[in-house]
Amino acid sequence: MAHVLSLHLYLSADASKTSPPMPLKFSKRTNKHNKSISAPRKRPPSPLRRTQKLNLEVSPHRAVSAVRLMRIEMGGAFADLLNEKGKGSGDNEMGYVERTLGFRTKDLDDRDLRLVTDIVGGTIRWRRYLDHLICSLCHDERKFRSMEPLLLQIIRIGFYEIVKLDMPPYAVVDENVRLAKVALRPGAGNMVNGILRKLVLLKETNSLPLPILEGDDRAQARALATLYSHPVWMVRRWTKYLGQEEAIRLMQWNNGEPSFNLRANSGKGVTRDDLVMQLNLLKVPHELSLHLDHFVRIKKGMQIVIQAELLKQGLCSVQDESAGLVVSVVNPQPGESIIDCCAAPGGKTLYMASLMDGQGMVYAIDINKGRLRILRETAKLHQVDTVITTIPADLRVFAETYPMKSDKVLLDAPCSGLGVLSKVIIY
Ligand SMILES: C[S@@+](CC[C@H](N)C(=O)[O-])C[C@H]1O[C@@H](n2cnc3c(N)ncnc32)[C@H](O)[C@@H]1O
Repeated sequence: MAHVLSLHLYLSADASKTSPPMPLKFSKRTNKHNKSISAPRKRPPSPLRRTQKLNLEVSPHRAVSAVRLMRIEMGGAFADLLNEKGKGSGDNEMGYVERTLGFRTKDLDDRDLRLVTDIVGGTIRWRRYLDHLICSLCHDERKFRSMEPLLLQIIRIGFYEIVKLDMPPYAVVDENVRLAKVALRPGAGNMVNGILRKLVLLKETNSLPLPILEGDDRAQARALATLYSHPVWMVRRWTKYLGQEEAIRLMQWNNGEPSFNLRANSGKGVTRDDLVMQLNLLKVPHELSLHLDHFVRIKKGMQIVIQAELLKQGLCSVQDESAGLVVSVVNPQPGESIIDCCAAPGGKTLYMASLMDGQGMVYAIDINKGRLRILRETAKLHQVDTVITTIPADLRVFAETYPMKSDKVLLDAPCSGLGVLSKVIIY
Protein backbone atom coordinates (compact mmCIF):
# COMPACT_ATOMS: atom_id res chain seq x y z
CA MET A 1 0.00 0.00 0.00
CA ALA A 2 1.27 3.42 -0.87
CA HIS A 3 2.24 5.59 2.09
CA VAL A 4 1.30 9.24 1.76
CA LEU A 5 3.23 12.09 3.20
CA SER A 6 2.05 15.59 2.49
CA LEU A 7 5.08 16.46 0.44
CA HIS A 8 5.45 17.49 -3.12
CA LEU A 9 8.63 17.05 -5.02
CA TYR A 10 9.78 20.32 -6.50
CA LEU A 11 13.45 19.76 -6.61
CA SER A 12 15.62 20.13 -9.66
CA ALA A 13 19.34 19.46 -9.77
CA ASP A 14 19.90 23.16 -9.10
CA ALA A 15 17.99 23.15 -5.87
CA SER A 16 20.46 20.76 -4.36
CA LYS A 17 23.43 23.07 -4.87
CA THR A 18 25.04 24.00 -1.64
CA SER A 19 27.76 26.30 -0.46
CA PRO A 20 31.28 24.93 -0.04
CA PRO A 21 32.18 23.25 3.26
CA MET A 22 33.33 25.45 6.09
CA PRO A 23 36.82 24.76 7.44
CA LEU A 24 37.05 23.50 11.02
CA LYS A 25 37.24 26.42 13.40
CA PHE A 26 38.62 26.39 16.88
CA SER A 27 37.63 28.80 19.57
CA LYS A 28 40.67 30.15 21.34
CA ARG A 29 40.66 30.40 25.11
CA THR A 30 42.45 33.42 26.43
CA ASN A 31 44.72 31.77 28.93
CA LYS A 32 48.15 33.21 29.33
CA HIS A 33 49.55 29.69 29.46
CA ASN A 34 47.83 28.55 26.31
CA LYS A 35 49.80 27.72 23.25
CA SER A 36 48.03 28.71 20.04
CA ILE A 37 45.66 26.11 18.60
CA SER A 38 44.36 27.97 15.58
CA ALA A 39 44.24 26.34 12.14
CA PRO A 40 47.60 25.95 10.44
CA ARG A 41 48.49 28.21 7.55
CA LYS A 42 47.85 26.72 4.15
CA ARG A 43 51.37 27.37 2.84
CA PRO A 44 53.63 24.42 3.73
CA PRO A 45 56.71 25.32 5.75
CA SER A 46 60.00 25.42 3.88
CA PRO A 47 62.13 22.25 4.12
CA LEU A 48 64.67 24.19 6.21
CA ARG A 49 62.04 25.26 8.72
CA ARG A 50 60.67 21.72 8.88
CA THR A 51 64.07 20.31 9.81
CA GLN A 52 64.81 23.04 12.34
CA LYS A 53 61.62 22.36 14.27
CA LEU A 54 61.72 18.59 14.07
CA ASN A 55 61.95 17.04 17.53
CA LEU A 56 63.07 13.44 17.76
CA GLU A 57 63.18 13.31 21.58
CA VAL A 58 59.48 13.03 22.35
CA SER A 59 57.32 10.07 21.40
CA PRO A 60 55.29 11.26 18.41
CA HIS A 61 52.09 9.46 19.37
CA ARG A 62 51.98 11.22 22.76
CA ALA A 63 52.62 14.63 21.20
CA VAL A 64 49.91 14.11 18.58
CA SER A 65 47.49 12.68 21.18
CA ALA A 66 47.98 15.71 23.42
CA VAL A 67 47.29 18.08 20.53
CA ARG A 68 44.24 16.13 19.39
CA LEU A 69 42.86 16.20 22.92
CA MET A 70 43.42 19.96 23.04
CA ARG A 71 41.62 20.38 19.73
CA ILE A 72 38.70 18.23 20.85
CA GLU A 73 38.34 19.95 24.19
CA MET A 74 38.89 23.52 23.09
CA GLY A 75 37.65 23.45 19.55
CA GLY A 76 34.89 20.83 19.67
CA ALA A 77 36.52 18.77 16.90
CA PHE A 78 35.23 15.21 16.74
CA ALA A 79 37.50 12.29 17.67
CA ASP A 80 36.39 10.07 14.79
CA LEU A 81 36.81 12.85 12.23
CA LEU A 82 40.28 13.53 13.57
CA ASN A 83 41.17 9.86 13.38
CA GLU A 84 40.23 9.68 9.72
CA LYS A 85 42.13 12.87 9.01
CA GLY A 86 45.16 11.66 10.89
CA LYS A 87 46.39 9.66 7.96
CA GLY A 88 44.96 11.46 4.98
CA SER A 89 46.27 14.84 5.99
CA GLY A 90 49.35 14.13 8.04
CA ASP A 91 50.86 17.46 7.00
CA ASN A 92 47.85 19.28 8.27
CA GLU A 93 48.01 17.41 11.56
CA MET A 94 51.72 18.21 11.97
CA GLY A 95 50.80 21.84 11.33
CA TYR A 96 48.57 21.74 14.39
CA VAL A 97 51.27 19.96 16.39
CA GLU A 98 53.85 22.58 15.48
CA ARG A 99 51.60 25.50 16.26
CA THR A 100 50.49 24.02 19.58
CA LEU A 101 53.75 22.55 20.85
CA GLY A 102 56.29 24.65 19.00
CA PHE A 103 57.90 21.71 17.17
CA ARG A 104 57.13 18.93 14.72
CA THR A 105 57.59 15.26 15.49
CA LYS A 106 58.61 12.51 13.10
CA ASP A 107 55.72 11.24 11.00
CA LEU A 108 53.43 8.72 12.62
CA ASP A 109 53.78 5.10 11.53
CA ASP A 110 50.86 2.63 11.68
CA ARG A 111 51.61 1.60 15.25
CA ASP A 112 51.74 5.25 16.36
CA LEU A 113 48.41 5.91 14.67
CA ARG A 114 46.78 3.00 16.46
CA LEU A 115 48.18 4.26 19.77
CA VAL A 116 46.87 7.76 19.09
CA THR A 117 43.40 6.35 18.39
CA ASP A 118 43.48 4.24 21.58
CA ILE A 119 44.84 7.01 23.76
CA VAL A 120 42.60 9.80 22.49
CA GLY A 121 39.43 7.65 22.57
CA GLY A 122 40.26 6.11 25.95
CA THR A 123 41.30 9.37 27.60
CA ILE A 124 38.02 10.93 26.54
CA ARG A 125 35.89 7.97 27.60
CA TRP A 126 37.61 7.82 31.01
CA ARG A 127 37.96 11.54 31.53
CA ARG A 128 35.73 11.86 34.61
CA TYR A 129 37.54 8.95 36.29
CA LEU A 130 41.00 10.28 35.37
CA ASP A 131 40.15 13.81 36.48
CA HIS A 132 38.94 12.50 39.82
CA LEU A 133 42.31 10.81 40.37
CA ILE A 134 44.30 13.82 39.15
CA CYS A 135 42.30 16.19 41.34
CA SER A 136 42.74 13.90 44.37
CA LEU A 137 46.48 13.74 43.83
CA CYS A 138 46.72 17.53 43.45
CA HIS A 139 45.27 17.77 47.00
CA ASP A 140 43.85 21.16 46.07
CA GLU A 141 40.90 21.46 43.70
CA ARG A 142 41.90 25.02 42.75
CA LYS A 143 45.28 23.79 41.60
CA PHE A 144 43.56 21.20 39.42
CA ARG A 145 40.98 23.64 38.04
CA SER A 146 43.58 26.24 37.10
CA MET A 147 45.98 23.79 35.48
CA GLU A 148 47.01 24.93 32.00
CA PRO A 149 45.22 22.91 29.31
CA LEU A 150 48.24 21.32 27.63
CA LEU A 151 49.74 20.25 30.95
CA LEU A 152 46.42 18.72 31.96
CA GLN A 153 46.19 16.75 28.69
CA ILE A 154 49.71 15.36 29.16
CA ILE A 155 48.86 14.30 32.73
CA ARG A 156 45.58 12.72 31.60
CA ILE A 157 47.47 10.74 28.96
CA GLY A 158 49.97 9.52 31.56
CA PHE A 159 47.19 8.53 33.99
CA TYR A 160 45.28 6.70 31.26
CA GLU A 161 48.37 4.81 30.11
CA ILE A 162 49.23 3.74 33.67
CA VAL A 163 45.79 2.98 35.09
CA LYS A 164 43.82 1.76 32.10
CA LEU A 165 46.38 0.55 29.56
CA ASP A 166 48.72 -0.95 32.17
CA MET A 167 51.74 0.30 30.23
CA PRO A 168 55.18 -0.01 31.89
CA PRO A 169 54.87 2.83 34.41
CA TYR A 170 58.39 4.21 34.43
CA ALA A 171 58.54 4.47 30.65
CA VAL A 172 55.21 6.33 30.74
CA VAL A 173 56.54 8.71 33.40
CA ASP A 174 59.78 9.40 31.48
CA GLU A 175 58.06 9.97 28.15
CA ASN A 176 55.37 12.28 29.47
CA VAL A 177 57.87 14.23 31.58
CA ARG A 178 59.97 14.78 28.47
CA LEU A 179 56.95 15.93 26.48
CA ALA A 180 55.96 18.44 29.18
CA LYS A 181 59.53 19.75 29.44
CA VAL A 182 59.94 20.25 25.70
CA ALA A 183 56.43 21.47 24.93
CA LEU A 184 56.05 23.68 28.01
CA ARG A 185 59.04 24.20 30.33
CA PRO A 186 61.20 22.24 32.82
CA GLY A 187 58.92 23.07 35.76
CA ALA A 188 55.96 21.48 33.98
CA GLY A 189 58.07 18.34 33.52
CA ASN A 190 58.74 18.28 37.27
CA MET A 191 55.04 18.59 37.99
CA VAL A 192 54.25 15.66 35.63
CA ASN A 193 57.02 13.64 37.22
CA GLY A 194 55.73 14.21 40.76
CA ILE A 195 52.09 13.41 40.09
CA LEU A 196 52.72 10.38 37.86
CA ARG A 197 55.14 8.86 40.39
CA LYS A 198 52.54 9.32 43.14
CA LEU A 199 50.02 7.53 40.94
CA VAL A 200 52.39 4.63 40.22
CA LEU A 201 52.97 4.15 43.95
CA LEU A 202 49.25 4.19 44.76
CA LYS A 203 48.50 1.77 41.95
CA GLU A 204 51.25 -0.61 43.08
CA THR A 205 49.89 -0.60 46.63
CA ASN A 206 46.34 -0.97 45.39
CA SER A 207 45.26 2.24 47.10
CA LEU A 208 43.96 4.51 44.35
CA PRO A 209 41.74 7.22 45.90
CA LEU A 210 38.44 6.08 44.35
CA PRO A 211 34.94 6.86 45.70
CA ILE A 212 33.12 4.20 47.72
CA LEU A 213 29.65 3.09 46.73
CA GLU A 214 27.64 4.13 49.79
CA GLY A 215 25.02 6.60 51.01
CA ASP A 216 21.71 7.55 49.41
CA ASP A 217 20.78 7.18 45.72
CA ARG A 218 22.29 10.51 44.82
CA ALA A 219 25.62 9.75 46.53
CA GLN A 220 25.78 6.31 44.94
CA ALA A 221 25.03 7.79 41.51
CA ARG A 222 27.90 10.26 41.96
CA ALA A 223 30.27 7.46 42.96
CA LEU A 224 29.21 5.30 40.02
CA ALA A 225 29.53 8.25 37.65
CA THR A 226 33.17 8.60 38.69
CA LEU A 227 33.98 4.88 38.80
CA TYR A 228 32.51 4.24 35.34
CA SER A 229 33.15 7.71 33.94
CA HIS A 230 29.64 8.68 32.88
CA PRO A 231 27.58 11.83 33.55
CA VAL A 232 25.67 11.71 36.86
CA TRP A 233 22.29 12.37 35.21
CA MET A 234 22.81 9.40 32.91
CA VAL A 235 23.69 7.10 35.81
CA ARG A 236 20.61 8.24 37.72
CA ARG A 237 18.34 7.69 34.73
CA TRP A 238 19.72 4.25 33.88
CA THR A 239 19.73 3.12 37.51
CA LYS A 240 16.11 4.20 37.80
CA TYR A 241 14.98 2.35 34.67
CA LEU A 242 17.34 -0.65 34.60
CA GLY A 243 18.52 -1.16 38.19
CA GLN A 244 22.09 -0.68 39.39
CA GLU A 245 23.52 -3.96 38.11
CA GLU A 246 22.26 -3.50 34.56
CA ALA A 247 23.28 0.19 34.55
CA ILE A 248 26.82 -0.84 35.50
CA ARG A 249 26.88 -3.44 32.69
CA LEU A 250 25.76 -0.79 30.22
CA MET A 251 28.45 1.65 31.38
CA GLN A 252 31.13 -1.04 31.16
CA TRP A 253 30.02 -1.81 27.61
CA ASN A 254 30.09 1.89 26.68
CA ASN A 255 33.61 2.25 27.96
CA GLY A 256 34.86 -0.87 26.24
CA GLU A 257 36.73 -0.91 22.99
CA PRO A 258 34.24 -0.01 20.25
CA SER A 259 33.74 -2.39 17.35
CA PHE A 260 32.87 -1.27 13.86
CA ASN A 261 30.83 -2.65 11.01
CA LEU A 262 31.63 -2.39 7.34
CA ARG A 263 28.96 -2.68 4.65
CA ALA A 264 29.98 -4.02 1.25
CA ASN A 265 28.73 -1.55 -1.32
CA SER A 266 26.49 -3.63 -3.56
CA GLY A 267 25.51 -0.48 -5.48
CA LYS A 268 29.00 -0.63 -6.94
CA GLY A 269 28.80 -4.38 -7.46
CA VAL A 270 30.91 -5.22 -4.39
CA THR A 271 29.75 -8.37 -2.57
CA ARG A 272 30.48 -9.27 1.03
CA ASP A 273 32.76 -12.04 -0.27
CA ASP A 274 34.77 -9.39 -2.17
CA LEU A 275 35.07 -7.34 1.01
CA VAL A 276 36.11 -10.37 3.05
CA MET A 277 38.80 -11.14 0.45
CA GLN A 278 40.16 -7.59 0.79
CA LEU A 279 40.17 -7.83 4.59
CA ASN A 280 42.01 -11.15 4.42
CA LEU A 281 44.62 -9.61 2.12
CA LEU A 282 45.03 -6.73 4.56
CA LYS A 283 45.13 -9.18 7.50
CA VAL A 284 42.31 -7.34 9.27
CA PRO A 285 40.52 -9.73 11.66
CA HIS A 286 36.78 -9.75 11.05
CA GLU A 287 33.60 -11.79 11.40
CA LEU A 288 30.42 -11.90 9.37
CA SER A 289 27.33 -10.14 10.66
CA LEU A 290 24.81 -12.65 11.97
CA HIS A 291 21.92 -10.49 10.85
CA LEU A 292 22.74 -8.70 7.63
CA ASP A 293 24.07 -10.11 4.35
CA HIS A 294 26.22 -7.11 3.38
CA PHE A 295 27.89 -6.49 6.75
CA VAL A 296 31.09 -7.61 8.50
CA ARG A 297 32.31 -6.73 12.01
CA ILE A 298 35.82 -5.58 12.87
CA LYS A 299 37.35 -4.75 16.25
CA LYS A 300 40.84 -3.80 15.19
CA GLY A 301 42.37 -2.61 11.95
CA MET A 302 40.16 0.34 11.05
CA GLN A 303 43.26 2.43 10.31
CA ILE A 304 44.44 -0.28 7.91
CA VAL A 305 41.09 -0.19 6.11
CA ILE A 306 41.32 3.60 5.86
CA GLN A 307 44.89 3.50 4.59
CA ALA A 308 44.08 0.84 2.01
CA GLU A 309 41.46 3.34 0.73
CA LEU A 310 38.60 0.84 0.73
CA LEU A 311 36.33 3.63 1.97
CA LYS A 312 37.78 6.27 -0.32
CA GLN A 313 37.20 4.04 -3.34
CA GLY A 314 33.61 3.46 -2.26
CA LEU A 315 34.05 -0.31 -1.96
CA CYS A 316 32.49 -0.30 1.49
CA SER A 317 31.11 2.06 4.14
CA VAL A 318 31.42 2.22 7.89
CA GLN A 319 27.85 1.56 9.03
CA ASP A 320 26.44 0.19 12.25
CA GLU A 321 24.44 -3.02 12.00
CA SER A 322 21.71 -1.26 13.99
CA ALA A 323 21.39 1.27 11.15
CA GLY A 324 21.38 -1.58 8.63
CA LEU A 325 18.57 -3.32 10.52
CA VAL A 326 16.38 -0.23 10.13
CA VAL A 327 16.87 -0.45 6.36
CA SER A 328 16.00 -4.15 6.43
CA VAL A 329 12.66 -3.19 8.00
CA VAL A 330 12.01 -0.70 5.17
CA ASN A 331 13.01 -3.51 2.79
CA PRO A 332 13.55 -1.34 -0.32
CA GLN A 333 12.60 -2.94 -3.64
CA PRO A 334 13.68 -1.97 -7.17
CA GLY A 335 11.24 0.52 -8.69
CA GLU A 336 9.88 1.85 -5.39
CA SER A 337 9.79 5.49 -4.35
CA ILE A 338 10.95 6.03 -0.79
CA ILE A 339 11.06 9.26 1.22
CA ASP A 340 13.91 9.46 3.73
CA CYS A 341 12.80 12.37 5.93
CA CYS A 342 15.92 13.16 7.98
CA ALA A 343 18.43 11.67 5.62
CA ALA A 344 21.86 13.26 6.07
CA PRO A 345 24.65 12.30 6.16
CA GLY A 346 22.95 9.46 4.35
CA GLY A 347 24.01 6.11 5.78
CA LYS A 348 20.52 4.68 5.43
CA THR A 349 19.72 6.49 2.18
CA LEU A 350 22.82 5.02 0.56
CA TYR A 351 22.12 1.52 1.81
CA MET A 352 18.51 1.72 0.60
CA ALA A 353 19.65 3.04 -2.78
CA SER A 354 22.18 0.24 -3.13
CA LEU A 355 19.37 -2.33 -2.79
CA MET A 356 17.29 -0.85 -5.63
CA ASP A 357 19.25 -2.14 -8.63
CA GLY A 358 19.28 1.31 -10.22
CA GLN A 359 15.46 1.47 -10.42
CA GLY A 360 13.19 3.75 -8.37
CA MET A 361 14.04 6.79 -6.25
CA VAL A 362 14.99 7.65 -2.69
CA TYR A 363 14.04 11.25 -1.86
CA ALA A 364 16.52 12.37 0.77
CA ILE A 365 15.26 15.37 2.76
CA ASP A 366 17.38 17.17 5.33
CA ILE A 367 17.53 20.63 6.85
CA ASN A 368 21.34 20.60 6.84
CA LYS A 369 22.71 21.52 3.41
CA GLY A 370 26.32 20.70 4.30
CA ARG A 371 25.42 17.18 5.39
CA LEU A 372 23.30 16.72 2.25
CA ARG A 373 26.30 17.72 0.16
CA ILE A 374 28.29 14.91 1.81
CA LEU A 375 25.43 12.55 0.95
CA ARG A 376 25.48 13.59 -2.73
CA GLU A 377 29.25 13.17 -2.97
CA THR A 378 29.12 9.72 -1.37
CA ALA A 379 26.20 8.71 -3.62
CA LYS A 380 28.36 9.46 -6.67
CA LEU A 381 31.29 7.53 -5.21
CA HIS A 382 29.02 4.57 -4.45
CA GLN A 383 27.42 4.82 -7.91
CA VAL A 384 23.89 5.10 -6.54
CA ASP A 385 23.37 8.79 -7.38
CA THR A 386 20.86 8.00 -10.16
CA VAL A 387 18.38 6.70 -7.57
CA ILE A 388 18.81 9.48 -5.00
CA THR A 389 17.33 12.98 -5.09
CA THR A 390 18.38 15.31 -2.31
CA ILE A 391 15.97 17.93 -0.97
CA PRO A 392 17.39 20.59 1.34
CA ALA A 393 14.38 21.56 3.43
CA ASP A 394 12.91 21.80 6.90
CA LEU A 395 10.60 18.79 6.93
CA ARG A 396 8.06 20.58 9.12
CA VAL A 397 7.59 23.36 6.57
CA PHE A 398 8.07 21.18 3.52
CA ALA A 399 5.53 18.53 4.56
CA GLU A 400 2.90 21.21 5.12
CA THR A 401 3.53 22.92 1.82
CA TYR A 402 4.15 20.18 -0.74
CA PRO A 403 1.98 17.04 -0.85
CA MET A 404 3.91 14.02 -2.09
CA LYS A 405 3.17 10.30 -2.44
CA SER A 406 5.59 7.45 -2.03
CA ASP A 407 5.66 3.70 -1.41
CA LYS A 408 7.55 3.97 1.86
CA VAL A 409 8.62 6.66 4.33
CA LEU A 410 11.56 6.49 6.71
CA LEU A 411 11.79 9.06 9.49
CA ASP A 412 15.11 8.89 11.32
CA ALA A 413 14.68 11.95 13.53
CA PRO A 414 17.53 13.38 15.64
CA CYS A 415 17.94 11.43 18.87
CA SER A 416 20.03 11.45 22.04
CA GLY A 417 22.75 9.30 20.46
CA LEU A 418 23.18 7.39 23.72
CA GLY A 419 23.36 4.11 21.80
CA VAL A 420 26.73 5.03 20.33
CA LEU A 421 28.46 6.27 23.48
CA SER A 422 31.43 3.95 22.95
CA LYS A 423 32.18 5.71 19.66
CA VAL A 424 31.48 9.34 20.43
CA ILE A 425 32.52 11.91 22.98
CA ILE A 426 30.11 12.99 25.68
CA TYR A 427 31.70 14.53 28.73
C1 LIG B 1 19.80 11.06 13.18
S1 LIG B 1 20.30 12.14 11.91
C2 LIG B 1 19.86 11.23 10.50
C3 LIG B 1 20.87 10.16 10.14
C4 LIG B 1 20.58 9.57 8.78
N1 LIG B 1 19.28 9.00 8.67
C5 LIG B 1 21.61 8.51 8.41
O1 LIG B 1 21.31 7.33 8.42
O2 LIG B 1 22.76 8.90 8.10
C6 LIG B 1 19.05 13.35 11.96
C7 LIG B 1 19.06 14.34 10.82
O3 LIG B 1 17.86 15.10 10.93
C8 LIG B 1 18.11 16.35 10.36
N2 LIG B 1 17.02 17.29 10.77
C9 LIG B 1 16.82 17.83 12.00
N3 LIG B 1 15.74 18.60 11.98
C10 LIG B 1 15.22 18.53 10.73
C11 LIG B 1 14.10 19.13 10.09
N4 LIG B 1 13.28 19.95 10.76
N5 LIG B 1 13.87 18.86 8.79
C12 LIG B 1 14.71 18.04 8.12
N6 LIG B 1 15.79 17.46 8.66
C13 LIG B 1 16.05 17.69 9.95
C14 LIG B 1 19.48 16.71 10.87
O4 LIG B 1 20.08 17.69 10.04
C15 LIG B 1 20.19 15.35 10.82
O5 LIG B 1 20.94 15.25 9.64
